[in-house]
Amino acid sequence: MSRSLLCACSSFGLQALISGHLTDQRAMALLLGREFVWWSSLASYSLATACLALFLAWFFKRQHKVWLIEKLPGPRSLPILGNALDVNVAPRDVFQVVVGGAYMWSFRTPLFRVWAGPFPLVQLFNCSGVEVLLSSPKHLDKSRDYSFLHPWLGTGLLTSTGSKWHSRRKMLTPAFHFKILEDFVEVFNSQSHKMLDKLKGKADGKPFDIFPFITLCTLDIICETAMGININAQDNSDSEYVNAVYRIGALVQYRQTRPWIQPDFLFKLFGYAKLHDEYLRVLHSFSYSAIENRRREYQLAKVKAKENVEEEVIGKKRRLAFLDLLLNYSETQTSLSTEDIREEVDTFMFEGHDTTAAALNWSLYLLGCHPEIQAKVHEELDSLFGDSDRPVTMGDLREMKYTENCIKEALRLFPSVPFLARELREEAVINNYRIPVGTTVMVVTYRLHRDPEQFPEPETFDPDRFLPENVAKRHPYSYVPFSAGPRNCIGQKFALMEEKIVLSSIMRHFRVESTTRREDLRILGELILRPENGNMVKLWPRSVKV
Ligand code: HEM
Repeated sequence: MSRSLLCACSSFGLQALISGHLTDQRAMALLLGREFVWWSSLASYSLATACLALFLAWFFKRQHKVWLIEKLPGPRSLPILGNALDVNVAPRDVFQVVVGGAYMWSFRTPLFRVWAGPFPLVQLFNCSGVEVLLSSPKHLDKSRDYSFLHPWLGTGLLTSTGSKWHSRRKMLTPAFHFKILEDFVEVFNSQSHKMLDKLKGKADGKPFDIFPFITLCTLDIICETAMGININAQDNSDSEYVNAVYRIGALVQYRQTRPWIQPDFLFKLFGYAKLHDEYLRVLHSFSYSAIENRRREYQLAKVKAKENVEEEVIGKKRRLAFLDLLLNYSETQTSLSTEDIREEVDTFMFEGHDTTAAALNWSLYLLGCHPEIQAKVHEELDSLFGDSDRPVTMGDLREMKYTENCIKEALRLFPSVPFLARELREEAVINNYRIPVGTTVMVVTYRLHRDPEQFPEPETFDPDRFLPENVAKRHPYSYVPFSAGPRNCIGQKFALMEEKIVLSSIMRHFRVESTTRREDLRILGELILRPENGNMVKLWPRSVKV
């Protein structure tokens, strides 16, 4: 019944009751109708007032944030679009634009802000500002970019926040203990050996792209160490699983740089979600079956240990994988479900192979550009191994000081993770600027590592920058390829061991020359920093002189 009709009815009800024309019951019904109108109008007004109050509260809060953000130096921006038009370039050029912007502003200011549409984003590239952000236990939440990884990695260690992250980090830290990593040396050696066999067929001085050889090797390594499975990616690069790992990584990166496919419904509408779901099906079913197999082996090993039988599974000594540690936890802590384990295994698969592959490629690239530095690496390796073909030991790793400095210097010039970002849950004061809650703060590692005050002649490849006496002179947050503070890379020791073994294996056998000059290099920087056209090199066996 419309409101005017109800009003008319109820006033007619009152008059009728007074004049006695209607029965009591009918008159009461009309009076109730009037009350209903009164209450419903009151409710509508209250609701409208509450909405207005909420809107005003939101608006003033937002205006306050905008006011704070606008106090930071930065380019002019448009309403709603912000600075979106400034980065409206081909995806392959986004890295150049971001780093170019950081360079331009770094001559005037330690940080600057842009508007990514309606979202404020602060870029940071000086050591003291980076220290404030990364060392604080308050700023641990990842930015929204990481949410595109959720369907694959769930909220594992890399993507989780708050108490979940805390408890996972505490639980997983022992998995990277020196004693456990020591066991992986054998895997690093055997997979490097396999890669050498493949490279021998390429060592004829003709240019080829070494990037895929290295990536498949690091993929084999992470599968074996994380899940205890040898997937033989180096022999079987066409496997469904290997393809899915690559394709989903590429699709996530693609989505990150294209705002129009970021909302789920548009991702679906443009047909990407179907592909994405297919990769997810392959990846998750692989991880779940690895967990089930390993669980069975784990139970078997426990029974054998109880019976005091030598720890033999499938004919060889059982090496522990990260997955075993998680299975062990799941027995003692009911809070760790199979899905939780899957999240962590997938996280290691994602974080643990592309990053190391990129770092190894950049090290090789730079050694291939600098024969004089390469000669020093050869010298160090010859002094340790001579002509022998023996595997690398933990003792050798400690002695490979110059090779390690080359890897560190390569990670300075070409950090595998060129940017990392946090979303502020609390206001922060960085370089005397107040940065409000909700802002994304991005560390531009690529630019930070080129601060001429910390690294004179920053573009020069000089491994001696990592001699202890030189490191001591620098700010501790001037070099953060593995991030820093409580949310740093849990796998950094693992990564450095792996890099030293794979790189030394190559350098013990070959001489390398890079065919792309530094000035001609095109860099792609999305999730991982890589050369756009692969890593083109020429290889020769060391015995052949040219
Ligand atoms: C050269 C190789 C590597 C580089 C340069 C690297 C770099 C990084 C960086 C910069 C972060 C911080 C990311 C952020 O804050 O957004 C990170 C986090 C992480 N890395 Fe690595 N990483 C490497 C290898 C590895 C390996 C081999 C593993 C595992 C076996 C690994 C596992 C992780 C995990 C789980 C996190 C998340 C830690 C947390 O949030 O608590 N990384 N890595």
